[in-house]
Amino acid sequence: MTAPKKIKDQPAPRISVIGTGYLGATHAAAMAELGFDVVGVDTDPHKVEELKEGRAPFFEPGLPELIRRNVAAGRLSFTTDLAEAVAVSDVHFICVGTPQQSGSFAANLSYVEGAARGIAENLTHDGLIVGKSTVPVGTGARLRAIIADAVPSGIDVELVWNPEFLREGKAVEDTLSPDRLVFGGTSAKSEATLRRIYEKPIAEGSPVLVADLPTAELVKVSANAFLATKISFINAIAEVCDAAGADVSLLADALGHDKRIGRQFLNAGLGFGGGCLPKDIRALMYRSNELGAHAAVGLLQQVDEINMGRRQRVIDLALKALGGSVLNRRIGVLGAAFKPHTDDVRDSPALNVAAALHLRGAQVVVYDPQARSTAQRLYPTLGYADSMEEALTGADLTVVLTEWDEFTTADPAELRAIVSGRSVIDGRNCLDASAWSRAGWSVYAMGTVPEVAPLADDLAALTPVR
Ligand SMILES: NC(=O)C1=CN([C@@H]2O[C@H](COP(=O)(O)OP(=O)(O)OC[C@H]3O[C@@H](n4cnc5c(N)ncnc54)[C@H](O)[C@@H]3O)[C@@H](O)[C@H]2O)C=CC1
Ligand SMILES: O=C(O)[C@H]1O[C@H](OP(=O)(O)OP(=O)(O)OC[C@H]2O[C@@H](n3ccc(=O)[nH]c3=O)[C@H](O)[C@@H]2O)[C@H](O)[C@@H](O)[C@@H]1O
Repeated sequence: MTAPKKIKDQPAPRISVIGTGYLGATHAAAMAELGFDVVGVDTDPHKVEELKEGRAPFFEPGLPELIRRNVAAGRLSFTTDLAEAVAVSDVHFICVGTPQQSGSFAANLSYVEGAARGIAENLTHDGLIVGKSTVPVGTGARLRAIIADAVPSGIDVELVWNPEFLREGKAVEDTLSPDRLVFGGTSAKSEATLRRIYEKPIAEGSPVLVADLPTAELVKVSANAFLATKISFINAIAEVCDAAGADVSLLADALGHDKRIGRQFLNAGLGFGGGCLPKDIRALMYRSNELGAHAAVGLLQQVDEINMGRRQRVIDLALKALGGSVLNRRIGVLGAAFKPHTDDVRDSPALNVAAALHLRGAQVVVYDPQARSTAQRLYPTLGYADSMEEALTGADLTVVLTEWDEFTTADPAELRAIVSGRSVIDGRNCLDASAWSRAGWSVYAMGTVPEVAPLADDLAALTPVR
């Protein structure tokens, strides 16, 4: 009997990455950085052209350098031709989008199904298909059936799931040094292949968890649901802080010192947005309902509702700061991206609030250090500025909605000189409120500056009589 090959002795698999958006472009570049030959495939020819020329089609710190280096080294290429990419690869990562369906909370799985079918149909030799996109539990089993139907006879192919946990803004380091790697539904052979691919991060300490297919799918959406729940929890408490005259930031610091709780994801404010957390909790809600798991449905509904309520809270504060109406008032909005260090405006709370203020008749001028063009594509009717100063000149109200360093370190005394009204809404609790107050600003925050006197009578009514 021959001894099983050690990981090091196995030939390096050639890799294709299907879908080169925020996840796939990063994954392709990172796999090339690990030393593999990688070809990225996308149906969008503009994206492919940019990538071929060594440019990232979106803003992600560290990614352009990684792409340029690996394209120049000849390890990384891009194409729109799926068949060509599949023919020269052994392992095929599915990284296409799974957006929310229009008119439903369910995930749109048509891209994932199309990619799986396309890979299978074009296989010219045995291969491994690895799902990385975020999918509802049960998707892998359906894809296995689609692949079995489409694969040419005599070709051996396996489908496994290896969900991705990267954060935008930190995508490169999260991919090269993941907190954990989850391998779902693997055989001994495919597990060995994945261990070969991730050999370096594993050697550097990233733990591997080998799971069945449904568990691997569910780990991913559960992680996002937990993060979303943590944010909505602190935002619910922020509302209590507002009513009781307490300070949610200090409260979060105190909670965070408890190692069982931790300080991360306890920043109260405008709530979560982006291309993932909102659609993933809704898809999990939908799937849980299909499965009859009603406790999860109820929990996630509350998380979503609390989150969306935060956007309304900022609009209410704007109305309050401007005396009941925003009509014809000039509002300088600082921030459009769903969080700092990205140009992603998918389901951005910041843009959503800016658009709502515009709809109420305000003259809104938005400034974001990176997201101007992505924001302008989505909301062309808003006003846009090229600098913070331009956005705030003559503003009746300043609203900070994304906590870019440029805003948190701005000098409130200098800004005071250019605005018309000295009121600022700190939608992310990211400003030094006392410095801004000292500089003459009225600061409205999200659970840190009491807006109303403590509701002593109402609270007394809720307190059980002993
Ligand atoms: N953006 C992120 O930070 C993370 C995203 N994810 C998950 O990864 C998946 C992709 O997300 P993003 O990269 O953000 O989406 P994206 O929309 O930026 O990228 C998806 C790409 O797939 C391409 N595409 C669609 N169908 C295709 C096909 N048949 N062949 C080739 N290309 C095709 C699209 O043109 C697009 O460029 C989603 O399931 C998401 O939930 C998971 C972890 C992190
Ligand atoms: O599935 C995904 O795509 C990814 O979704 C999130 O990553 P990302 O969307 O890049 O952004 P986060 O850093 O999680 O922030 C999400 C939102 O929550 C908000 N947030 C975050 C933290 C906090 O304390 N408070 C808060 O409101 C942010 O402003 C942002 O709008 C997860 O953190 C990643 O692990 C996951 O891989």
